[in-house]
Amino acid sequence: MTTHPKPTPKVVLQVQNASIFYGSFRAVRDVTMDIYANEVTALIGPSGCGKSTLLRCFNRMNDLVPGARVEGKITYHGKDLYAPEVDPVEVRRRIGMVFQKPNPFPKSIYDNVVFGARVNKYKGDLDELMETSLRQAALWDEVKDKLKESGLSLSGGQQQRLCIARAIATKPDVILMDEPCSALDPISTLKVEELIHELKQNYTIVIVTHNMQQAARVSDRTAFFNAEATERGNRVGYLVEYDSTSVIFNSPKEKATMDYVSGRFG
Ligand SMILES: Nc1ncnc2c1ncn2[C@@H]1O[C@H](COP(=O)(O)OP(=O)(O)OP(=O)(O)O)[C@@H](O)[C@H]1O
Repeated sequence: MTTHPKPTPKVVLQVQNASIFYGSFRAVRDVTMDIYANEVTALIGPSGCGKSTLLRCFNRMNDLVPGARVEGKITYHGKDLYAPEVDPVEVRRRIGMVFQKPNPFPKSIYDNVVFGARVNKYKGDLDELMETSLRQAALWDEVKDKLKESGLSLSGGQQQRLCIARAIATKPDVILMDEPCSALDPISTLKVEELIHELKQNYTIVIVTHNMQQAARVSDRTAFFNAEATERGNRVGYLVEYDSTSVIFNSPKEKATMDYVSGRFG
């Protein structure tokens, strides 16, 4: 019998020895990890260990925080994400982001979805882009008859899917999600989780979550971060263990990982 080993997935983002600072404060130290194409990668760990900080570095969102900087290297499809010639606006188009609290603009559902396309002077058919994005975000059926209504008139769960549609409409290849379900009820959460599962066919997804069951349900790989006190009395985040989600949850190598995923701390 011949066996067909699974092909190694393509690396989209590569983090090499990255430390992330806010001014002189080192928030995260020495992270090395690869993010693979068409997978969901979950970042988990106790509050303050730097999950959001690292996530925001993946699309240079942290550039917007005065004093924030990255040491080490983060590459995107093999290119240095922080090279001087790289345009952070283009980076954020390719690597979209969905935030903790749904943040639709006070505009119609239609205008929310095509917002980025309009800014970028998109030459294609806006109606088509809008419909495809809403369909991919599993929202089309619920909103197709009220596209002119405000995005703010939707439920929290629908608003979050609208924000996902808005991210998709800029045609990214990576979508970063920072606790996308933390403001949602369980049913809306389930819908967004199902959506994440669908989306990984076309996109690479990195999600920060506090919800361990969610990480176990939606992700292919999980990175567990922790924070430790430094001599200066600060706490610095670091990557404890990164592996397939089943290993992290069932047979992690590190005791701290086991303690965390089994709810013994954090
Ligand atoms: N804009 C900022 N300016 C200065 N320090 C910051 C900023 N954002 C985060 N930090 C600090 O960086 C460290 C990591 O914070 P971060 O929010 O990335 O952690 P986290 O693991 O995502 O936490 P949580 O789970 O609570 O969201 C913390 O010490 C935090 O105070």
